[in-house]
Amino acid sequence: MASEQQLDAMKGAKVLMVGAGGIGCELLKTLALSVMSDASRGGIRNVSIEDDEGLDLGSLDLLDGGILAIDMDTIEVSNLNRQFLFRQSHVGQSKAKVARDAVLKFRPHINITAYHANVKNPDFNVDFFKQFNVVLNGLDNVDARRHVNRLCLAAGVPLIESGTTGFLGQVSVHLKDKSECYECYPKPAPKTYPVCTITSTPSKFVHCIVWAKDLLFAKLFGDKNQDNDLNVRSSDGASSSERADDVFERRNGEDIENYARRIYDHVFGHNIVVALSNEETWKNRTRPKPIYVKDLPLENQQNGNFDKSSSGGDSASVSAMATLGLKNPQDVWSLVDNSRVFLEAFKLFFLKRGKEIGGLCFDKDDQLAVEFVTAAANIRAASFSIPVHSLFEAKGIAGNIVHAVATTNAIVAGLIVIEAIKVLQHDFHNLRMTYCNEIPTRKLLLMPVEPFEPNKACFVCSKTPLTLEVNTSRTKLRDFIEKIVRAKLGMNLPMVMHGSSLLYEVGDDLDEDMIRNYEANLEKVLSELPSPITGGTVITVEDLQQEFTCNINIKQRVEFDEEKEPDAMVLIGWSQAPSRETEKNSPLRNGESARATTQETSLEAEEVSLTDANAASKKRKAPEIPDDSSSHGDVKMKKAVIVEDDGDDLVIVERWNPDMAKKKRLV
Ligand SMILES: Nc1ncnc2c1ncn2[C@@H]1O[C@H](COP(=O)(O)OP(=O)(O)OP(=O)(O)O)[C@@H](O)[C@H]1O
Ligand SMILES: [Zn+2]
Repeated sequence: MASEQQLDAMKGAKVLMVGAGGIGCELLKTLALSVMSDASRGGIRNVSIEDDEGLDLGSLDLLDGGILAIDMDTIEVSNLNRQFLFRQSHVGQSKAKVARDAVLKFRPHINITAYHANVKNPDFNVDFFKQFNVVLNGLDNVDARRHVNRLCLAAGVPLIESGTTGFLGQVSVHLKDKSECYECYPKPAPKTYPVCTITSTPSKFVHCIVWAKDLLFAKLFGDKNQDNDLNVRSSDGASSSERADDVFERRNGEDIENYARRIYDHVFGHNIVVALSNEETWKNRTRPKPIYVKDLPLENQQNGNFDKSSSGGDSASVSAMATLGLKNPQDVWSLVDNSRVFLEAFKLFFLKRGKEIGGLCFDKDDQLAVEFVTAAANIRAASFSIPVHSLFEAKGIAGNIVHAVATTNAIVAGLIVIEAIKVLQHDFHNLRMTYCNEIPTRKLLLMPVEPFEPNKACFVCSKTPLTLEVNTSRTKLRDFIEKIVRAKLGMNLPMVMHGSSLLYEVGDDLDEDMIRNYEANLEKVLSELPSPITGGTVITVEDLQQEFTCNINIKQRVEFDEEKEPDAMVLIGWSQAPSRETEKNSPLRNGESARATTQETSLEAEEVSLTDANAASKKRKAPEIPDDSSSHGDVKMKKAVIVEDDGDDLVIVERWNPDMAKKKRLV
């Protein structure tokens, strides 16, 4: 319960809560139970908007204070284990609305308004944000977080940001001009594995997963035109011009069973033999063993029976495990079982899901894909003497899942409320960013840190211009807008200006001529636009909804490294975050289930996630940790915490760094 003083601060407070998922449910409950219950008796407002369309913001009434919750999602079965405001009967209903109704059952006098909507809806503009005293984020993606950050900056409303990953969590406070904004610190390049580790010298299970998912699965079932580093030459290729073609292609009239076995032998047998021929590689490594179908006692095992797998139109229910009678996803299969699953899943893709082949991307919710990738990764792991894993574990690693821990969400929600009270009391000196550790550090599981000052080089809150290296006579305006303005700068409704000349904008109020002109501009290279963009030009991009403007200095550059700079544009001064494409499969959510994983699994999951999503990191000083000479001899060190924000959530790694001891105080 809050003190009298705190209750006073909350009285009449208007709180915006974005996200009613794992953190949001806990947050709404904690807000209601701790402070809003007595302080904010505004009566129940029956305001709840069912969908994105036609938001009726006019009906919003928070005059007496209260909470407005926005969430764009509906409740799924997988949410029920930790989003405790929801029940089975709520599946399919709006999260925001059900969360509101559930809380009103035990605190009927609180004023809660629920919107089932995307916070990026243009109706939630700066004026909308201005009505709140504080904004609390319980989101699961960087795109929405950046958007809310900009609206809070434009509206001058304090933002409390949060994230959890398994046992790890973080709560930070962002006050315009007083502390860093959510986008103040640059994020590191995505962690990727050298191709040769994946294709030739795997040493960890995660390498085998990346190989199975990003190379083998993509090669067999994905877009054939995509580059792929798998060895496509077979031993018999040299002798036949026909076979010198891609060995992964099904041959004319080839029986599916033979095809599956041929691919098995190629990737687990032939390719390993080829790799072994390079003696240098194996001087200091364990030599892998080639594995061929003929060496396995597969014939004695029960063969797949397609009739057993559901064969109706529902491709989601096709399962090699079901066909083979393997029930427990937590079992670690033998090499023989992995091989059977591999061959069975391979065949099922062609026999039951043939139409999808050529267009498939690995999806952690696609059972057959997970089975195939698990089996392939395990067979490869067996070949390289790497411990094999269960389907459950492999799925976590392949899908970059760190299973949510309900307790972490609850702790984080409590911390959000603590900081929110300080914000509402204008107790800015005592604001803290807090990390939840998995393992106590100096007996601390919760590590508070003074917030950083705003980064003067931040292109968002300090309006520092960015620089774009680009070949202005090759790059079209369309590419610039898609790859830079939308994907990297996270603008929703962009406008591009050069001096007084408007080159592009979006909006409902454009006339046909304008639309036609802008469409034509999109297809022009930058240097041939009506107001040419060339080296030395400064352009302004603006998002009208976010009220966010950014100047970009253009620097002409002709050569780009195709592999490292695939966009043929380099944005300097921008803090990296996941692109829209990667975010869809984005890792490390607030959780898939309440089941906790081992640290090893979560770290592996983190690693693999970083191949897909760009990562972010910030160096932090440790806060109130006294110099402890006794436990560290004479060496006085403060502990630095490296936080990696991989897009969806936050992973904390601790390292010792004596340079980070300097204190910075929030003004
Ligand atoms: N742009 C957005 N506008 C409104 N709500 C959003 C937006 N982006 C994300 N959210 C909401 O934020 C919440 C985040 O909660 P959480 O991380 O627990 O995810 P979840 O989807 O409930 O669970 P999981 O993804 O782990 O199965 C979700 O309910 C999601 O709908
Ligand atoms: Zn900033």
